Amino acid sequence: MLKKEIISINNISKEFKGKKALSSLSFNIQKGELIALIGSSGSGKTTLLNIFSSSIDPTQGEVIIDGKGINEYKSNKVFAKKVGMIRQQFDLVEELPVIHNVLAGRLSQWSTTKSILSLLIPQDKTLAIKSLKRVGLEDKLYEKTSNLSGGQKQRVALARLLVQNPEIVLADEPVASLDPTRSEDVLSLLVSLAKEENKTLITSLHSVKYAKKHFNRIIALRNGKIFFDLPTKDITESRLEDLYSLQELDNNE
Ligand SMILES: Nc1ncnc2c1ncn2[C@@H]1O[C@H](COP(=O)(O)OP(=O)(O)OP(=O)(O)O)[C@@H](O)[C@H]1O
Repeated sequence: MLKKEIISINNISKEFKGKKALSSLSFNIQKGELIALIGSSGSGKTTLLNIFSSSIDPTQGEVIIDGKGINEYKSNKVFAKKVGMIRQQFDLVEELPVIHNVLAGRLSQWSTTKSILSLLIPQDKTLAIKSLKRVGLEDKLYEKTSNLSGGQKQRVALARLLVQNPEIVLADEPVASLDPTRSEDVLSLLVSLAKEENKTLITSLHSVKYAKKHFNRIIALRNGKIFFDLPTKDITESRLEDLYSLQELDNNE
């Protein structure tokens, strides 16, 4: 299959109040790659994902998404079709029924009238049902979101992403608050949904075990720099030990 560069970053740095969170990162991501971002707490994973999702701007450097500078995407509608993000705290509206949260994935595509109308009468109900079926929650369409378990809420967030249908899926610690069985479940689902539609998936993870099991490329960050960027098969235990032990040394300096 012909390779297509979907994300390209060149010399990206990010500072918060003069403190560097990311330092001169450069790499390319091909369409359809499944990438895990690992590294200790504070190493810069969320900051990098936030730059890809255009929630924050880098202090320096260039971000190219599908051949176009990230700031050249003038319309939210077009950008939402390129990039979608699942966050640590599922950012669902707990008080609303599941269907409304799922259809929120469509909001950037709708007119204001349709969005407001959707709060009263869900628009595109068939689409919501189809997405909920794919995550195994079709029986929860009208359930109040707050009544769901953590794993089910994460599946609702996945269904919302399916409705948005972006080419690039970013997930920030998507299984942070789930038990091991639910984590496996949600990660397998996320990866298989991405594979089915040849989407590019970039996920930050604390668990190296999950990163190795589900992803074919692992980018490790340490103190805002790339510590390694390797195919999963080339990652050795000693490299991983170095990643986390050196971090401790850095923190103690
Ligand atoms: N809005 C902000 N204002 C100031 N500093 C910030 C901000 N966001 C992140 N930082 C700092 O940038 C660095 C990288 O943080 P980031 O959240 O990207 O790390 P992380 O690898 O995602 O950590 P975790 O695994 O704990 O989520 C940290 O030192 C953090 O304190």
